[in-house]
Amino acid sequence: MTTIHTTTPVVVFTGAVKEFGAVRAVDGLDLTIGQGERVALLGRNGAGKSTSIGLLLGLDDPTAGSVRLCGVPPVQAVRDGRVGAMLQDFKPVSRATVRELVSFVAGTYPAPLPVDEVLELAGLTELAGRRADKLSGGQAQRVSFAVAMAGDPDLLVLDEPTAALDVQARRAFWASMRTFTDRGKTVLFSTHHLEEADQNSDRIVVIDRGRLIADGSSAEIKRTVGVGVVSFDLPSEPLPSGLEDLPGVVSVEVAGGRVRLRTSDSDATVGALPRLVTPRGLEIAAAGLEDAFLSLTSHATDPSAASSSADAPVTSQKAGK
Ligand SMILES: Nc1ncnc2c1ncn2[C@@H]1O[C@H](COP(=O)(O)OP(=O)(O)OP(=O)(O)O)[C@@H](O)[C@H]1O
Repeated sequence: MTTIHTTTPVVVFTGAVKEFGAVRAVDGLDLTIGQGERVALLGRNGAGKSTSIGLLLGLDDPTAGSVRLCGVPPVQAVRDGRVGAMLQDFKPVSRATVRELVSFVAGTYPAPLPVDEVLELAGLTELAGRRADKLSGGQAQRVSFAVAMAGDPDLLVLDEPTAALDVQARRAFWASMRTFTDRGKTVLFSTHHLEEADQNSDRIVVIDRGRLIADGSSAEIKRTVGVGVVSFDLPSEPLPSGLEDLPGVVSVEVAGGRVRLRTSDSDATVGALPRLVTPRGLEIAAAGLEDAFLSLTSHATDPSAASSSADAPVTSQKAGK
């Protein structure tokens, strides 16, 4: 097996590009992840998350740039059993039981975890004798997690791991993941559930159009995009223009009968608001990760669209923010 120096980063993307014909799914990605980090990968649909994960697992080669895993090409790291993956399209095909499947997978790794331990970590002890291809979506997702952990990898890569899980199963999943990663494991997971990213990672990486656009702790990312949200009831008269130009305002959103102004200076925004509108039901709140994410990934749209509908969420944003 390859000897790895402990200071070698677990993941290194260097100017990685992946093109599918005319589509540039990953566009010059630079990203380094060290041992023991728990990293959430965020991005809108089509941002390039799964493609980046595919490059990381050696499922695809980059069109340009390079990807290294534990200091070696991904294919080699996967062969050495250093990485376990839970991908979106996992489907157990054989007639094997859950235990047989996990035992089989564990047997292909040089230093696997004991099968009973894997089954317990994944919450599968009760289902060990059931056929793996006859499980519910949420149960199959747990089998996929067990398969990812079976080889006791240094790095776990999870592509939207909780997509098929209900609220309880999701909580149980993250508790299991923490038990596993508390042993010093590195984990990279993609998700659309921002609160999961907030609670289960110590670093958040946001990609957009195949490029890294933010990288830091949840608190750091919230800080970079403004500190607050000023909201008020959508007035019955047409919304005045110029809300985007009030002091501090980063973006304007109209949804569910409320107008939400993301702002870098709540006091200045509230002070100036009466110039344009008499706000009813005024609230001032700290920006959450969702606000930060929307600010980072909403591309500039026609600001006049902000007043067009109270039902569909509409976001306008100052250019260059
Ligand atoms: N095999 C492929 N052939 C052609 N285009 C592809 C292929 N795989 C991905 N793409 C395109 O690359 C872009 C990035 O896709 P990717 O699946 O990486 O995004 P994602 O961030 O994982 O999205 P989602 O959150 O919807 O899963 C999209 O425009 C997608 O249509």
